[in-house]
Amino acid sequence: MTGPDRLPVADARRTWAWLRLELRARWIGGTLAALVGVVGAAASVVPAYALGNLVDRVRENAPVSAIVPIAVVIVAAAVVGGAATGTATYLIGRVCGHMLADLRERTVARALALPVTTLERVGKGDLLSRVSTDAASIGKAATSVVPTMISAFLLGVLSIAAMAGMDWRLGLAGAVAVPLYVAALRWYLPRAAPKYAAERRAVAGNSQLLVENMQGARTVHAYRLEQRRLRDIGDASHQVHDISVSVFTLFTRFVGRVNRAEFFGLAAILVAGFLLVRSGAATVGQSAAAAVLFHRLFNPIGMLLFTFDELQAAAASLARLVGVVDLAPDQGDGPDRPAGDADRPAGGVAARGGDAGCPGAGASAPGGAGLELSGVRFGYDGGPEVLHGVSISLPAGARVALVGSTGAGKSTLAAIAAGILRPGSGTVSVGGVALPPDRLRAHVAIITQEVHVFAGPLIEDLRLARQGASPGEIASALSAVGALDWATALPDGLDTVVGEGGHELTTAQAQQLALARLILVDPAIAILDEATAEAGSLGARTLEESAAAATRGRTTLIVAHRLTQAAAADRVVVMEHGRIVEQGRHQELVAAGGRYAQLWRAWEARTPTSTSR
Ligand SMILES: Nc1ncnc2c1ncn2[C@@H]1O[C@H](COP(=O)(O)OP(=O)(O)OP(=O)(O)O)[C@@H](O)[C@H]1O
Repeated sequence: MTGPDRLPVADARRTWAWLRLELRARWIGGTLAALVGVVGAAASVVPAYALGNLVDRVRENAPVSAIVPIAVVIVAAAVVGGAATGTATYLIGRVCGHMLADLRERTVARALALPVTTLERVGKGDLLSRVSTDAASIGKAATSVVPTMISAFLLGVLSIAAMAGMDWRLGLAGAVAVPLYVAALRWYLPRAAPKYAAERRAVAGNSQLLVENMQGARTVHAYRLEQRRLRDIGDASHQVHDISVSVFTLFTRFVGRVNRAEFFGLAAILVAGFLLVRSGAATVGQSAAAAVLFHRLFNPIGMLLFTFDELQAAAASLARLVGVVDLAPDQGDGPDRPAGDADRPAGGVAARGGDAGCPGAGASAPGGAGLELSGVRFGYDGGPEVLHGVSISLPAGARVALVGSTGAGKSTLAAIAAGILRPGSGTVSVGGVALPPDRLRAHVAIITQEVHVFAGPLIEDLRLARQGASPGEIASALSAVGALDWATALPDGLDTVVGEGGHELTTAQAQQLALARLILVDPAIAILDEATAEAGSLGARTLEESAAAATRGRTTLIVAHRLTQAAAADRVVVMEHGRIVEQGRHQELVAAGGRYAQLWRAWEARTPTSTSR
């Protein structure tokens, strides 16, 4: 279904199955659109009929007044046809638009729930291009290409049926063109796709070259590279030109084949009409009507053929979106939340020690706030194992610091404890009940170093943690972590727009915001992964105080890079190479003279003032 470094793409069968299911779910809208479309197409056929009738009346020397009812019919058919075709286009667009909106929502929801390691493996570019470029391509097809094609298709079928209704041989003559149209399309499509792709690549390459040279203009001048770079740009532009000309040539040849099909179809109708009139099997008016009906199809069939490649592109995009939607929740090596969201438990508020607000809470609801990891093993993405059967127990309300060298496995263990990664084997229990990652996240909140500030008013960022939190609750959370002063001093106070494109917060402020969110979420268990490591030493001390306030009364696991945090913890767990090598109280471990004592001495030597704590 997919390469190792890409999200899956659904195959054609699965994509069709999805489409059928969606259409079935919207069968009322779809049927209505089809019925109105048939009325529109039928009304478009009527004027040709009426014209044929007129020809026969003229040949019968009918009085001039005979034209009146025919004119009335033509005008009425034009009005009904126009209204029905417009309505059908709207209805088809609406059904397709709703299907697309639904698909886009589900893709984004699924994408947000993708395992962190999957996202890291495939890169965000693949995902972004699916929810943006692919969705746009389907959107265009859904609102303009598909309605046009359906109208053209209905008109084609009804016109041939109308010809056959006059005389089956006229219908057959008109149908002569169908295999020629199909042959033209089958000739064109496989040749066009690689040419369009090459054109897009060449245009992108040329733009890249232009941008590079403009950005690097100084270097180009400094090394007197102007002539060489101009030559390169000239070559790239020639390449684009050559490919564009070849694309246009191909298209012109395709148009020639379409014209040939039209010629043979029309010629067949005229010849058949001539013979039928001569033998008395059809009237001149009927033959003329058949020719007009066929000619009337030139435009719609042209549209149908010329937009076919857009439909193909949209189908390819649809397969890419369905591929994401189809991902099972637990597919990949961990569940359901992107790294940027890691500072917020899924599902919002989890009541302390219980499952309130946790969908799926049931008979096995944990009976306390103790956290226990037992025999946890883990390796990233089929790579070597980085945790080798780690067991660690945090009694309810305990404050445990995890320390160790870079790469020891601390962050990995923290992510497993928080339900962000699924252990390869072993269990994570809360209150004595082993929980799967999705249920674990209702009890455990983690703050990582990469705190994401959501774009929008600051107060709304905080309300993401607790929907409907009152201004008082928000102010109190901010105050607890020491952020109220700077937050209220922002240009618009708590309504100041922060995040991308808004007021930029410092790293420490963003960390405090995450800690305030933690208070609002009020989880039983909190995990801080380097939450205070980023800031300078003064800021770090303030953040440590904020973190202590936010985690007060909670079972807390701190991945501690600043060993002052370890010194203040109830217990210190030392990890090396994916194993726990030591654990105990700070003083005991320092006295024992083992790995922790080494780390502590190194820390003291680096930051002598910090030992005062
Ligand atoms: N996303 C990843 N993909 C593959 N390997 C990873 C990934 N993240 C971490 N690792 C590897 O897993 C091992 C443990 O890393 P981890 O980040 O858990 O250690 P750490 O003790 O938290 O280190 P640090 O203190 O530097 O954050 C390391 O060998 C690391 O290279």
